[in-house]
Amino acid sequence: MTQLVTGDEIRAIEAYTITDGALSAEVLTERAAMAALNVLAAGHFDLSKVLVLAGLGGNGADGIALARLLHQAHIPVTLQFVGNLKRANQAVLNQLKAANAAGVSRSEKSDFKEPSLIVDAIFGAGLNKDLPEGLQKMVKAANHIDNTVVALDLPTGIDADTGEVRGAALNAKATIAFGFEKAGCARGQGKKMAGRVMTQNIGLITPTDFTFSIQ
Ligand SMILES: NC(=O)C1=CN([C@@H]2O[C@H](COP(=O)(O)OP(=O)(O)OC[C@H]3O[C@@H](n4cnc5c(N)ncnc54)[C@H](O)[C@@H]3O)[C@@H](O)[C@H]2O)[C@@H](O)CC1
Ligand SMILES: [K+]
Repeated sequence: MTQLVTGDEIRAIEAYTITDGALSAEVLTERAAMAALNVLAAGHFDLSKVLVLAGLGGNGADGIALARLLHQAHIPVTLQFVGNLKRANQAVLNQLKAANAAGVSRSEKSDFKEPSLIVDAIFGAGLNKDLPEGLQKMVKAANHIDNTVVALDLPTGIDADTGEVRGAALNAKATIAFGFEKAGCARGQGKKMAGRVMTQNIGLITPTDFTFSIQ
């Protein structure tokens, strides 16, 4: 049976992996991006024009790393930030440096009809309030367009614990979950918005005495 985790549980497992396991957050991000690349490149998605929408936290960092790996695999990809980069965390800035060095294309604004595939890396397990109003509008507009969205970890706008929609949520065809499927992708509206959930091993280390709240 699929082991579901809450937001707090995945953060505890990540923290254990980084502190006790001595794996860095960068290693986990790279593994998450490599896992996502493998899923996308397996032949089920049209990769003729990929748009990666990246936020300013850990989920965005995964998306930027994925954009770099897609670019290096000669898959046409454009990276677009959602939110002001001045508020980006250090992981995002580091990934942006790598993406720039690799020559990844950027766009400020996109016609969501154009890409063959949209990767949602705006918010993941860290979402803790309703999406800002401007983003809610963007998400609702994107949902009106018949385009394939693949979410990283969790569709943007879905609460990781409850599956509740926080203002608006992107409707994904598939969700690539890192380490464990988040409970919100199996509950309430999250179950519908996540589409097919594909959970990928990224090398997280779970403490042997860890108790999952969902059995
Ligand atoms: N930390 C790690 O070791 C790993 C993190 N991973 C990725 O990191 C994600 C979690 O990253 P974060 O915890 O940075 O969270 P997110 O990237 O989901 O969100 C970023 C930050 O935005 C803020 N925020 C939350 N809700 C908001 C809202 N409605 N409006 C505006 N700001 C809001 C919070 O401060 C949050 O931390 C996972 O879903 C996964 O994709 C994976 O790469 C695996 C390893
Ligand atoms: K996401």
